[in-house]
Amino acid sequence: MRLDILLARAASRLVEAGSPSARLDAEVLLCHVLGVDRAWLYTWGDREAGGSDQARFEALIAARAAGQPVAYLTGEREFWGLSLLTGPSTLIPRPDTETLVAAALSRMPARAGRLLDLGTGSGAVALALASERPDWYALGIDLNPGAVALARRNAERLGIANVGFRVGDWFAALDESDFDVIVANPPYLADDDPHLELGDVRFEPRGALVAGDQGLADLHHLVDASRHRLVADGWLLLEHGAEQGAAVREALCAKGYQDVASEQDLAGHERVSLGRWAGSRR
Ligand SMILES: C[S@@+](CC[C@H](N)C(=O)[O-])C[C@H]1O[C@@H](n2cnc3c(N)ncnc32)[C@H](O)[C@@H]1O
Repeated sequence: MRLDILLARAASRLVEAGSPSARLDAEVLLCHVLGVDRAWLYTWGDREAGGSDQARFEALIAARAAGQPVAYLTGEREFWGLSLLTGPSTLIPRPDTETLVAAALSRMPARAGRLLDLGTGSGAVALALASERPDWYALGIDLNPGAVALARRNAERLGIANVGFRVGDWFAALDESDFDVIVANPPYLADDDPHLELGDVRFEPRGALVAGDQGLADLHHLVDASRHRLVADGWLLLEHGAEQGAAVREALCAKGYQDVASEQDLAGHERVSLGRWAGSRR
């Protein structure tokens, strides 16, 4: 069958299945099967698909129609211009999290330093920052050994050497050293959050998404414990839900952080809150 016809049929099947981005999903999956980019597909749509390519593509469309995330089907997702391996042990990196990367970059001093990425998942944030600042060292920590294995593969595949990954429960796996910047995109959904039943989120690990105390438990813990791991004038930056900015700012102020503020994502939601640890009153 011609590629453009195959694509149109697949897109309409995904529309029927309720996919919000049916045409794009079909294009991404066909590109994945053929090993080409979307520009190639637009140029050569009148070519015939090989029998085995067509069968593979149709199997992926069936999985997508059943709700499987495109990033798990292709095994890849782009984040901060980096192509990252993804898998069911990790959260799929989100564009919103680029707000955290941009906010951290603008606060990393010009001199070399050390960065800690807590709950690193696929390594997205640590790798983005390490790629931008080769003079810094970034350490990513995650409780999930599958996530840490994937983050290590991502670093190797991208050739990013100024980064390391470790399995651990937040700060428990660390030695005594301090960090100039700590970033985290921790679990922040309440366990009854309706988003857990929608779209890709249904397939992502609950341990990456859900925290107690209406989603604030891990955020509160990181605000408190990071004080013991930051150098004087070091920064803590936390991603959180669109409605959690005020609560995170309040927690940062209550624990004695300075210059507390929030930054918005592209949709205009408060997405990252941050504070500077002046180095006293632990
Ligand atoms: C929202 S995901 C963020 C993943 C990645 N940083 C990103 O932005 O794409 C949260 C991550 O925190 C990890 N996590 C949850 N509890 C943890 C804990 N107690 N210690 C370390 N990591 C934890 C999860 O395994 C998950 O990878």
